[in-house]
Amino acid sequence: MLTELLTGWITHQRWFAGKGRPIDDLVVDSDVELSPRLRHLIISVHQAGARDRYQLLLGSEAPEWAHFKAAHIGEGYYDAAYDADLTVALLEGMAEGRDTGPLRFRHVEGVEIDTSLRSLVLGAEQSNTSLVYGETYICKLFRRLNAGVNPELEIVTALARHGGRNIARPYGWIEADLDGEPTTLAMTQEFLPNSNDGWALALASVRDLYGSLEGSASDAGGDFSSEAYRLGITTAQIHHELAAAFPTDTIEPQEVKRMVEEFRRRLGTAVEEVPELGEYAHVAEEAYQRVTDVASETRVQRVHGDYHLGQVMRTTTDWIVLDFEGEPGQPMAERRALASPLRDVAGMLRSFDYAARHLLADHSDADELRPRAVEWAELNRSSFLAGYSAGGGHLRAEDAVLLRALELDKAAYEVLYEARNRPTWMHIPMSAFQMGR
Ligand SMILES: Nc1ncnc2c1ncn2[C@@H]1O[C@H](COP(=O)(O)OP(=O)(O)O)[C@@H](O)[C@H]1O
Ligand SMILES: O=P(O)(O)O[C@H]1O[C@H](CO)[C@@H](O[C@H]2O[C@H](CO)[C@@H](O)[C@H](O)[C@H]2O)[C@H](O)[C@H]1O
Repeated sequence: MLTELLTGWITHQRWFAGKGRPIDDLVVDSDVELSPRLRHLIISVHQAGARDRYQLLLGSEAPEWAHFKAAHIGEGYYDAAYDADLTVALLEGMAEGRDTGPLRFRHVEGVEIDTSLRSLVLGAEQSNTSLVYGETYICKLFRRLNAGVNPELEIVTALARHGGRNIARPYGWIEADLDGEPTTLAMTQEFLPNSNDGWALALASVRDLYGSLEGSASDAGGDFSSEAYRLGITTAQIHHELAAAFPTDTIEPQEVKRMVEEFRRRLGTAVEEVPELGEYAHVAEEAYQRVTDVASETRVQRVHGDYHLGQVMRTTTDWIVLDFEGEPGQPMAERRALASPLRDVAGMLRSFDYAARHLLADHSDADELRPRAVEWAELNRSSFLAGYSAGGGHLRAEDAVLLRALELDKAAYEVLYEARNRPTWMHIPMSAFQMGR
């Protein structure tokens, strides 16, 4: 039966959020034929009393090549995201602004979509699945569905309307109603050819530094600090554009304290799931208490929400910011809520730590290299902050207290993320607490 096949297959998918917990039931909520061998499915996965919804493109009569692990579902069914002959239906639907059953395909006003292009699944490790059509479009299928307009679509279309330069141009989207709310299922944007994501560039720099045991981080051939500085400037620009395109507000100290309560809740969840974090929880607790002690009026606005080096692309001329959808797994309302822009600054600071420490794990000279990792991270963290200020980002001396708390809150999120997705990376966010930074 199809539901049994899907149950076996889904647990092995990178984007499946319920790993490690048994599936109690899997139900097909919606099944729409898009073309003769292609169906669009929305499924509910029930685990331990909770339900998560996912979407997939289901191909039938699997061609010979579709037997590799990610695509193969069984009995002739396969993940049709990998089949360029079938995925053209998505572009055609968006180009025509078609309605197919409950699915609504739409394009941004005034754009023409070229339907002659063929897709390839992007190989990156992702929470979603992206199809690259030619070198022109990238269509992201949001895998785990949360009712509501995806902040990514909302933000990118708003910034494009306001003339934003640091985003990939939006072309179209697919939506359907979920729990009575219009919900984004997929989004098509400009593909940025000849570009590299910040994570790949940062790792190249770290590798270069580790390759030579002499000299300092700023002397290494792969010095990244000027890029970190430019990224800081771009981040400040994006924050200005977000503040211009959406409402902003100032929150009272009382609300800042409520925000700290949220940090404490997340830390509690992380400790419950990863008990070894408990030993260091006091480090975060002290940082959170300091925010409460000095709580003052704080500016809030729409932010990126899950800002890290994998979300920024270096083209030949600029840094472009991607993936404004917030932290996967959080409810939409939370992801769209106004927040301190320092949340994004903290996310990127964490990412410099990630890049510096990632290559240490299996390195035979790890002990010798660890101080260099710290030096690399410090250099790039401070260059990023300097760029952020130079670009007009609001950063006052007293913001250091909130920034540190936001970093530890992000690290708590990362502990949970790694426990669920990449346990061998756990040491990276754990070190944020162990170092006391
Ligand atoms: N517009 C684009 N042009 C080129 N590459 C892109 C584009 N959007 C995403 N990518 C590539 O896909 C990766 C993951 O994209 P992202 O939007 O962060 O997906 P996810 O939400 O699944 O993490 C990026 O790090 C980048 O390598
Ligand atoms: O990009 P996504 O929206 O899928 O974000 C999730 O996955 C990220 C990892 O792919 C994760 O980011 C963490 O790992 C990154 C390196 O792979 C690092 O640069 C980030 O700083 C770190 O947080 C992200 O947290 C998660 O939401």
